Amino acid sequence: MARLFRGFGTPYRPRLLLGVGLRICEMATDLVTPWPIAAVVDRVLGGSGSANPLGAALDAFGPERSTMLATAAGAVILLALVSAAFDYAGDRVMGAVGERMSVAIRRETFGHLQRLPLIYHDGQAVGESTSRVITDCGRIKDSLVAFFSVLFPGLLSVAGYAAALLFLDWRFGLIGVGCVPLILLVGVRNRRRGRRAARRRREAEGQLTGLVAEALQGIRTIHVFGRQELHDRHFATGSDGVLRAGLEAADVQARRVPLLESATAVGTAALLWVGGTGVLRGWWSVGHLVVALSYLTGMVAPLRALSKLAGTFAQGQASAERIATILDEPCPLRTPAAEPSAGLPDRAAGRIDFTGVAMEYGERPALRRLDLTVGRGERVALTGPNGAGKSTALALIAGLYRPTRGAVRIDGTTTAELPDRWLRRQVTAVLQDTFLFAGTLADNIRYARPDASPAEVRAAAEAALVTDFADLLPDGLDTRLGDCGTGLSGGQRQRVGIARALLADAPIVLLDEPTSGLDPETERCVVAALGRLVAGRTVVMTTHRPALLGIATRVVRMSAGELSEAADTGVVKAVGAASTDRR
Ligand SMILES: Nc1ncnc2c1ncn2[C@@H]1O[C@H](COP(=O)(O)OP(=O)(O)OP(=O)(O)O)[C@@H](O)[C@H]1O
Repeated sequence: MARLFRGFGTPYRPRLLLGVGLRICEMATDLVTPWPIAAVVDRVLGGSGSANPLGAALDAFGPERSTMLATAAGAVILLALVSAAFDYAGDRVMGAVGERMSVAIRRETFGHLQRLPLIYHDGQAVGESTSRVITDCGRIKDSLVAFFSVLFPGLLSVAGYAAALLFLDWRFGLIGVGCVPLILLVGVRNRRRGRRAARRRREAEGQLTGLVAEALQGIRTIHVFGRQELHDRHFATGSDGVLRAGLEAADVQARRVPLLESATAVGTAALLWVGGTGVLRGWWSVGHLVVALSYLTGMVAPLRALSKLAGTFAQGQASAERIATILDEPCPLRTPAAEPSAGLPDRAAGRIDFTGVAMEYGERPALRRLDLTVGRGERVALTGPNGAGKSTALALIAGLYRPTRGAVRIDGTTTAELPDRWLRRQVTAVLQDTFLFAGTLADNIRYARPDASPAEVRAAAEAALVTDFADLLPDGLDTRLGDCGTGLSGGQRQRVGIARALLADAPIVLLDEPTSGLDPETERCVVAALGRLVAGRTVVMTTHRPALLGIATRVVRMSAGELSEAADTGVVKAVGAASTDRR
């Protein structure tokens, strides 16, 4: 938490100083507030003229008791208004710093998260990551706002009132200062337990969000199989975890308040006893005792408020730990070396070499040893059984994963050495399921190149045969799609994906089963669109569909993570040591 404060708080230092200044002004006003009451008690009701810092001011309108009473009442109102104004301004400044810092933390977390390598995301549930960005950052925000609006002013008040009590009389001061460790002890005693409960609660909540996200992503499957009750049960188990942790946190919180009340009562009783004795012995006036009691109340009030916020801080701490696990993940895209592309041509020639490539997802081998060369302008189809490693080979060309052994080279340079931005401009892909975002059809095509003109978007849409169906819609390419691009058929989505890839205009095109699941008529249409995409580019595709194999110039069969000796679909193989064939 302290690390997040330091890192994200630096830009707000001037505002924080302003906030501190406003809080000190408020504190000073609050310290003066009990003195008009003391004047009424001593001078108006008691008739004595004990020392009072506001004495001269209260006498200004006349020495009569009724006038002094009215002046004191007016002074109380005035001081309350001034204190409220400083309180408002201080809250605005400090609260705003908390809000701004939490927005910066959330933006940084989201930005970092979406740049983390795919291997990280493979091991994370989408709902769990969502929960960190939304809920954990929200909890950190609550803590930051509470820190700046309650904790900091509270501590300032404690220090201010304790100093004022000491100044008033050392005996009052000792009683006041003696209360602080007593009250803090109550907070510290339960701190560790509170933190542990908060940590468990956040983990349980994160898992619950993961369950909801997974169920909603698979809602069609749930409906098809009618398995709502199964997911109800999973959810109930997850909810029980949240409940258990929540009950523990509530118990920790509930214990704090009575202990705190007792500590406060001890302090007040001591002050009353010592103060009353002092008044009876003539050490000080009743007005002074009133002021001292008012200072003591002012001193313990923020401590009580703070102890009630202990739960908020414990949750903020637990959330900060969860956010730190994201921010601490090394992100290759953010290393300076990832950016410059000096010395590289604007457009790659398009030759691809796999040399002794092995790839493991964690412990699981996906590629054992792949040696393959794809020449510039070649169109190679990878075929083979499920799990042979075809999609993994494509992902390595795109630089989405790093090989565990060996190297993938583009025009002779390994993908590990190529700057990510440069690589993105050289490689584009059409996947089995084209993911579309909420927005218009045109927005989704332009996703490949945000600076493309409307004419370029239209040209790509025409070449990919998107206009065949889009022009029949009332808004054409400006037709809005729902969340995740709902509203299009499978074939239509693939054609939008092809238009996107056309607009990207990369020299290397990857096709990962782009026609699987399409009916023959739709497939013909998508293959026709793909024919325009692949022209003049280096293409590596995975497919079993004869229609798509028809646009390949070479077919390579893979099995168990390496090239296989067997020929596929009658197409022959060879190319050096690799078992491949030219058509
Ligand atoms: N993200 C991943 N995390 C863990 N293992 C993975 C991941 N992706 C693939 N694998 C594993 O790697 C192996 C190769 O998978 P890959 O998807 O490359 O095969 P494929 O030949 O494309 O299969 P298919 O024809 O079924 O698409 C499989 O055993 C698979 O379980």
